[in-house]
Amino acid sequence: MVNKSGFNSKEVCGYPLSIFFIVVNEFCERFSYYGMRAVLVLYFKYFLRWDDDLATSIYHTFVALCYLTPILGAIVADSWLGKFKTIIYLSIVYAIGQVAMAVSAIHDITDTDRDGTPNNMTFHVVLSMVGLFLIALGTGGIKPCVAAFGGDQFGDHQERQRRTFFSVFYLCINGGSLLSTIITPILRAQNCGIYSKQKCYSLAFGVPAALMVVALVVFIVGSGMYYKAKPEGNIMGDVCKCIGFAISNRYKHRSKQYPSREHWMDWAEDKYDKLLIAQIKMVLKVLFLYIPLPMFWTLFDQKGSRWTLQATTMDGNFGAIVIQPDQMQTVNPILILTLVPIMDSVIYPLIKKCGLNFTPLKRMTVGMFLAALAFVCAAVVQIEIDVSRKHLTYFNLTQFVNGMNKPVNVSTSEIFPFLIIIRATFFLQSGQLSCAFSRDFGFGSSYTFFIPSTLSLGSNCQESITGAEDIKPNSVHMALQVPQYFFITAGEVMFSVTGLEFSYSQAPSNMKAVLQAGWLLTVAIGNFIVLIVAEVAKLPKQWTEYVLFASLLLCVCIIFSIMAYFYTYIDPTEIEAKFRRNVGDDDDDKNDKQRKLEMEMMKRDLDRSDDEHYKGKQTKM
Ligand SMILES: C[C@H](N)C(=O)N1CCC[C@H]1C(=O)O
Repeated sequence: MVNKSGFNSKEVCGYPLSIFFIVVNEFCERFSYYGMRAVLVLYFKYFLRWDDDLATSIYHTFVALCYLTPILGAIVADSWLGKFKTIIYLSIVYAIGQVAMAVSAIHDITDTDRDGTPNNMTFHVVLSMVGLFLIALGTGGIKPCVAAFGGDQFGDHQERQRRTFFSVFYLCINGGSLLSTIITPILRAQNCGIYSKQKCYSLAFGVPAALMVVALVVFIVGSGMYYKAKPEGNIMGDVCKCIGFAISNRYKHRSKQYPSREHWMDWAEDKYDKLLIAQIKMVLKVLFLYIPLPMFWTLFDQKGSRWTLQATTMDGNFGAIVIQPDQMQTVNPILILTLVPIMDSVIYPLIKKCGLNFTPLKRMTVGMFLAALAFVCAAVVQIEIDVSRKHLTYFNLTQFVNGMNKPVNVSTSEIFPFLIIIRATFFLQSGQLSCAFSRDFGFGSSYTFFIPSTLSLGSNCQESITGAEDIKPNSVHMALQVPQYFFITAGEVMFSVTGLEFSYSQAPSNMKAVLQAGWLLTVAIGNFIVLIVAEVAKLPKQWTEYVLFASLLLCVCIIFSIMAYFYTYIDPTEIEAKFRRNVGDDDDDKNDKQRKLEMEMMKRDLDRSDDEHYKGKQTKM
């Protein structure tokens, strides 16, 4: 198939073969990113021994940075290196960062006295911070480039295939995220080390590092098959200068006597190419539309914080397995993997059959509405929890009353996240006496156990030790969170998958990655809003906070739908082609305008009061 710019690409079932390498690359990269992220807070807390506040702030700052750096990657790609080289170079930076994280988590490196704890914590802190910085640069830098590079592989006649590509791309993101958030916590729970055995953070970071290397190799293997659009010089520099000129020129001619122009960017026509101005208008139009969007991510990203905390007050016993509160988050990628194909092959075609034009912006509006609905569900569940119980703990609280006249040492068996954990085993040790007993616990319950004075060597602890339930177990089941997860994920499919494709299709050819970065910036701002709102709005009841967020998103959703109503979809290729056809005329026009501008400036210097002459000249232009 001959692609855009005459590029001849191999095809399989109507799709360019090259996209296979791109989606596999995305899968491995997201595995690497989400896998590392899944154990990061625990690494801060238990390995670096930071307190909860420091661990949480550094974690959120890192996540926000990962969605801020796309703008850097996009500028480098669109203006200088091109997407292909940018992805390669920044993937190397990314992989080095992941390796640095894995090395920083090897406690043996500085454990000179071999007691299991590092002796030079500064080394581990510095190395991990350098690692995180490189990862943020790498993951953020390549993210807008990979999505846009994938879109570039399709010809203009393959709009349908390109839409499907963005859906498959999103499936790969979530496939990688799902697998890694299951696997890396298991790896972390292993014990490893040379001199002493400790929790294996190095393995939990090492496997994502390996996956990043795989991502890079897969991407390089596809090298010969890609369509590689050439960067068009310092496009971002030109854009900034052009916007700056339009503003200053508009300001200079602010007096009412100058005829107004259709768009404020048209004031740049005196000096700049009409094509560049048209391209800037396209980008600004979309960026303006993005202003309300961070609110969606503000709600979305609370899955990992507020909703997980909510789950800690709920009963996670699903019969065969017991779900940990933080494991509820995996419901999101699981639902993505089911909902994306259903939406693409059933819901959207059905809506089309009903004669409805479900445009991308309408989908995004519905997506926002569904996210608001998810928070209403969360509020209802919260009220249910508040009514059912008063205390806020998921961990089983146990205390022992020792009836013996000598001290007893009590330890408990380790709780492994994927095994049934409601049965806990306690080990009692006092002099020669050593025995164990097991009890079943309900989530959130609290018990007091009595160690009888008669307990002696050879006693059966299982029978001798009695217990009393102090606090009843959580009675509201975690399954009640499924509706809120369903709505937020259905919202994400409509909002995020569509937004990704919309950002590509509405971007001019030389600013595809830049607009992808603009889209990812909405995620970063959304994360900052979570931090701010959590600090500022300290509402007494959790359910009222959920209602507040739902209402805020609903307002934003209404504003967005009004903005979307006035948005006219464009075909950037067609517009660019139109301008390119007139390039000869444009050059003459530009030179003419440049000359006129220079003359006008000279004239104004000579006679500032003579404005009528200029006015006449402008209307003629
Ligand atoms: C894991 C999420 N379902 C998801 O796919 N994303 C959250 C932010 C954007 C997107 C991603 O690219 O990771």
